[in-house]
Amino acid sequence: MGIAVSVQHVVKDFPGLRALDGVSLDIAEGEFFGLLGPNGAGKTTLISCLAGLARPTSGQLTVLGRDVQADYRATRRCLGVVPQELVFDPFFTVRETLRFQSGYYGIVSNDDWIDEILTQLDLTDKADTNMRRLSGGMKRRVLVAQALVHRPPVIILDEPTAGVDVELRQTLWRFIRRLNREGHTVVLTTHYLEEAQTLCSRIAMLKQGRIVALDSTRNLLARFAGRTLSFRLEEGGRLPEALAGRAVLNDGLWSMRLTGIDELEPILSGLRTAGCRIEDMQLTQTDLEDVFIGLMHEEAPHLPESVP
Ligand SMILES: Nc1ncnc2c1ncn2[C@@H]1O[C@H](COP(=O)(O)OP(=O)(O)OP(=O)(O)O)[C@@H](O)[C@H]1O
Repeated sequence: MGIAVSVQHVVKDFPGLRALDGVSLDIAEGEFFGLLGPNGAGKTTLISCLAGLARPTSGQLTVLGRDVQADYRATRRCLGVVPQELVFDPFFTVRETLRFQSGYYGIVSNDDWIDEILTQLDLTDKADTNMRRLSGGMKRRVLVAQALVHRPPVIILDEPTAGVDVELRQTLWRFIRRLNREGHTVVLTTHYLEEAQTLCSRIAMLKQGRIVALDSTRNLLARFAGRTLSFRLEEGGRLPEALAGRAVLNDGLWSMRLTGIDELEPILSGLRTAGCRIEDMQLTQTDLEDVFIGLMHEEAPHLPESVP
């Protein structure tokens, strides 16, 4: 497998702010890769540098072996970028928009593929509708369609499901998964961690412009493996001293991280002995959200460069 995307020591400065602080990562061809991080972490800046829309202050980015700066046109052809913002020419229909986009890549007769994309994204009955008459969710579908007209080997989606309904999310993921099975590399940023957990085989977590984790989804989950015990005590119940130190109270709900199930019984018996009665209780498995929260509260460790 070759390298689809390579980012080496990339720094991006804006006046008074370092948005990317030495980011290095490689994404293999055919991977479904997740780029996660809180608001302002630098995800969109990294995507803009990859798409050649922003020039890094230093460092190198390549797509399928080609330098993004030196070989701008060739790398743009390899990429299909679905941006976060909805920007369209309102005067054209959906089909016209997709035909123009094909023309931009020098593709003359693309109607079969355009029809296929429209079908896959449930847009067929909107093909002749003017862009300005579409709902926000429909416009987002067109944005995805636009990014795919030239069958790019590398697809980059910057929060494609922000604020869209469940139906579109499912339609979109069905299609993107199919393209990934067919060999397209997919890079996804999302705030929906369960989405990243289900779709991505490997994940980079960014914080303040630096990578704080870069590993397979499975390893990230294993690193924070364990369960969380949450419970609510009956009114007036006070947590015994021995347990209070390791529990967090949020809106009347106590939470404790357990490293193994054998920790459960001593906790319950501690509560019984202290005369606490449990009103409600839940035991949940670690998910990506726990990993994310855990990492965002940790100091950024120095990471070795990782190879996919
Ligand atoms: N053109 C710009 N000029 C100045 N600062 C910028 C510019 N673009 C982004 N920034 C800043 O760079 C930092 C990273 O922003 P970026 O949009 O890359 O974050 P993000 O991880 O994509 O966030 P979000 O999840 O909110 O989309 C932020 O502090 C942002 O304010």
